[in-house]
Amino acid sequence: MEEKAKENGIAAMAACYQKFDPAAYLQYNYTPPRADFARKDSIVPWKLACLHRAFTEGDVSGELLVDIGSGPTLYQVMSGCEVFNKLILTDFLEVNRQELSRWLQNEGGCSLDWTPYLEHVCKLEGKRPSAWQEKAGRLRHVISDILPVDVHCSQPLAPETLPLAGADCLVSCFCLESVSPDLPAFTRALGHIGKLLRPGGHLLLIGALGESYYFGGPGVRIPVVPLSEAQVCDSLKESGYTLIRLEVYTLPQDMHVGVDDVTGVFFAKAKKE
Ligand SMILES: C[S@@+](CC[C@H](N)C(=O)[O-])C[C@H]1O[C@@H](n2cnc3c(N)ncnc32)[C@H](O)[C@@H]1O
Ligand SMILES: O=S(=O)(c1ccc2c(c1)CN[C@@H](CF)C2)N1CCSCC1
Repeated sequence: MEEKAKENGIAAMAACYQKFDPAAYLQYNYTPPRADFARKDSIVPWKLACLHRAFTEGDVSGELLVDIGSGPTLYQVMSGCEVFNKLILTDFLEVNRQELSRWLQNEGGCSLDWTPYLEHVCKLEGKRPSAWQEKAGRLRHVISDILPVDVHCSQPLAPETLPLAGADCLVSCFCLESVSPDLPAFTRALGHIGKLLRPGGHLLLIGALGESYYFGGPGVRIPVVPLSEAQVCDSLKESGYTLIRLEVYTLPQDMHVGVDDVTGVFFAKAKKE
């Protein structure tokens, strides 16, 4: 595809995000029925268990964890904050960085109460649920920065953001496929973020399968690259990763709540070659 067409596709995606509404997004995806901790088949326990296992099974270590495209969410780093001493959250939009900063400052005004997520991760770690406050304190202690990011740039973060060696681990959830105009752009973005990772470092990638759109707010319809498991595996391999594990969750019918057409969620643990 010629350069101009690539630039136009990326610009069109950026324009879609100008009306992204963090509070609505959190409401759509991170409250019941999708975020129902009482349901055995809920996606929340599944995702949090995937992240807990990936961070704690012994091969992931180092100093610095970077979350790419954090949005207004924190669930994705609640296990990792126990393994790493420094955590950088990133997002393309200032409204999302502001939402994360409000939580970090702990002065109220957050759009979602993350306590149930913190309690669940504490249970996964064998702690009593009431240890959630210590976990919140740990998370606030290790988050060192909340920075702008653009996965379509060959250098997604500002220079000098990371140590020369790169990050020890990246996590990225529902970002690349929902910000890319097509599959080649998704694969290029995977390569771009891979340059932030040290050789031998790990990527924990969570994303949507079969999704062609989602609502990022009332009337804010955002196109998504519909991915299959095979495409995820191929893109990881093409962009210099070795796949360690791929897990897939198929959304129960009653979790199709009209905010997207996602059919499943994948969890990939991969290592940069
Ligand atoms: C579907 S949300 C995912 C949020 C969160 N990670 C989660 O798990 O729900 C996609 C995020 O990608 C961000 N984004 C949009 N364009 C981007 C870009 N070019 N590079 C990086 N992130 C981008 C949006 O601001 C939004 O927060
Ligand atoms: O898997 S979710 O249902 C979920 C969470 C986020 C998203 C989707 C699905 C699908 N559309 C994405 C658009 F990018 C965003 N989930 C919501 C509850 S907590 C765990 C994650």
